[in-house]
Amino acid sequence: MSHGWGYGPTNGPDTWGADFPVANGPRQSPINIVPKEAQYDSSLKALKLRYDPSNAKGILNNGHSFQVDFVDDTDSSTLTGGPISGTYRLKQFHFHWGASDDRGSEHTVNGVKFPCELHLVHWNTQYPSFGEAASQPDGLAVVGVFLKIGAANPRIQKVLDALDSIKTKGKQTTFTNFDAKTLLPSSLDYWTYDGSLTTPPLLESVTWIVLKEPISVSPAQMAKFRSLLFTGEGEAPCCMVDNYRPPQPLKGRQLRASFK
Ligand SMILES: COc1ccc(C[C@@]2(O)NC(=S)NC2=O)c(OC)c1
Ligand SMILES: [Zn+2]
Repeated sequence: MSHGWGYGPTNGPDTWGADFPVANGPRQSPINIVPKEAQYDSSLKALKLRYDPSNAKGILNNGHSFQVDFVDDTDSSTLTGGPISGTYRLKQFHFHWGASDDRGSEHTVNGVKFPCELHLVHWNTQYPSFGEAASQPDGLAVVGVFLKIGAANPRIQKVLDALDSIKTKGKQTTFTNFDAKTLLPSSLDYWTYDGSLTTPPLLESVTWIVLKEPISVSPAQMAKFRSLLFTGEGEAPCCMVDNYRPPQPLKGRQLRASFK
């Protein structure tokens, strides 16, 4: 039985191109962000994120990360402004992290890795569904937020407290009344570029919006992320760590900044 993609030595990012040739495409993510090479664009609008906490519905261990899913059948939790046009709906958020604090983020800044990176995933309501949007070049907009080691962050604690209930692959539980806006840093300054999903199917459908300012996470909170398993109940346990794809070639893409 062919094993699926993952982050291990035999199924990790370097092997994904065999089943997903777009892995070597022209707009792959993540990238290394070099601030000095970003072009300030005064025409970039401010991000407008309007989230309704009552849209939060569940939290799931999907075997690659965990995600908090949102009801997305109305325009009650949306992203507008920024580099995008139109209205994008919040679908889910998830994280990527390392086995130790020296790695874990997907995007890097001047080659520096953060211990964790948050992705808030939104889809373009110009299309009938998330699935449809995910296959369009302007279908998705993902806000990336770096987490850096510091004081415990009370705003992620409710998410971390739910992880004991979804330790193994496929486990999910209800997760309601959560305002994803509380996960954002005070500054919404951002870099933006055209990219892709960072796991198979690696679709080149993402407008990336990476915030310059990180949020904090404590070592004890990072240990909670690392308490999850890639594996299902009853399988030999494999810790869910290092679930990040390394930076991909820029291939001539322009990186823009919303700030000087
Ligand atoms: C078919 O649709 C998909 C599939 C995978 C992901 C997850 C991911 O690959 N994408 C980002 S961003 N980070 C990831 O880990 C997805 O998220 C929008 C959408
Ligand atoms: Zn992601």
